[in-house]
Amino acid sequence: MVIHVDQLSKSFDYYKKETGIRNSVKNLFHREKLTKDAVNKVSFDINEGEMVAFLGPNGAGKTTTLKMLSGILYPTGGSAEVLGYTPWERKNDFKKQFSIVMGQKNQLWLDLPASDSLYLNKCIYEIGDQKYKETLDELVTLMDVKHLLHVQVRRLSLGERMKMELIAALLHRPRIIFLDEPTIGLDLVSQKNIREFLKAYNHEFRTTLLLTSHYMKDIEDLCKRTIVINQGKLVYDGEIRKINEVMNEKKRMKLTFSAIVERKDLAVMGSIKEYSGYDVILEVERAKFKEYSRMAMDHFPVIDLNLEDIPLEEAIARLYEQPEPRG
Ligand SMILES: Nc1ncnc2c1ncn2[C@@H]1O[C@H](COP(=O)(O)OP(=O)(O)OP(=O)(O)O)[C@@H](O)[C@H]1O
Repeated sequence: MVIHVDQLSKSFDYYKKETGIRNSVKNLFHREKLTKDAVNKVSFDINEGEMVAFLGPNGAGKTTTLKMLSGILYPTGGSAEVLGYTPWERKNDFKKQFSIVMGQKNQLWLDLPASDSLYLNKCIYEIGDQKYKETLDELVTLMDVKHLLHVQVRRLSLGERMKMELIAALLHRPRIIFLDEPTIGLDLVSQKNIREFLKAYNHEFRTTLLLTSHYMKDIEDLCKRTIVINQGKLVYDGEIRKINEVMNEKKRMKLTFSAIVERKDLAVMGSIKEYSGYDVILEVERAKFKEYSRMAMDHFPVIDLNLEDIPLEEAIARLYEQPEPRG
């Protein structure tokens, strides 16, 4: 096991600020202190080589958790062990074994070519000359950015810049990479490139990856397992493809008819998600599916019938509404 998290919590204190001059003056003398439980007693374990998606709606506590696991923030409760270290003790040996990449933040200097920032990382991480040359060469070839090493970072496209950011994060061969929205703002082709790279990299080096993303494709493509948090609490930890089984009350029935069927005649079977007269998508109780398929075949001019899971995105959105853990 490379990551062990036990009842990890982080609260932020902040002061209520009211608008208007009167209230601003009042705030000078009396400020109401409020507490936000950003992460609330979260526990999970991650094994070496796993690629785990860390999901949750905006403000769920994902970034705060990643920041604690990489030692940027101190927790207010609980404990965590990453590669056998307590992250917030920030031991040098620990810092040399992980990386954090935030899609919204640059670690490269915008006014310098990437090669300069990469060389700086070489010095910080005390990478030997030969090792640096080999690793850099391998990474720029894998990412196909060798020709861009000497271009000022500011002049690179967002996708090219993210590739360089990843190279900077991987130069010291970390055993764990925390990726916070690595594909944010990238076009579909660049997103795919980054995903393919991460997949190949994980396969080759068994690097553990903990990834947050709002793009479902990233999650489905890269990770078997997902941890979902909502309002700071863990609500699901398990296989992505099992989310539907866990939320298994409903399935989708897609019907195509040879003649128009009235809405009201279909509504008895379940809720209508899409309707055009000839085509309909119904959400039906999983337990009743067989009965309703027979009923549809007997009573309507059915020319095609398909059963589908609820789309992953929707299943996850429903998980976000769950107050209690599932899975
Ligand atoms: N320094 C801080 N002071 C006060 N509140 C904070 C601070 N940092 C984060 N929070 C609050 O903690 C909660 C969790 O924030 P966090 O950034 O971890 O969410 P997230 O899951 O990463 O969200 P997103 O998907 O929007 O990036 C939010 O309500 C946020 O406003």
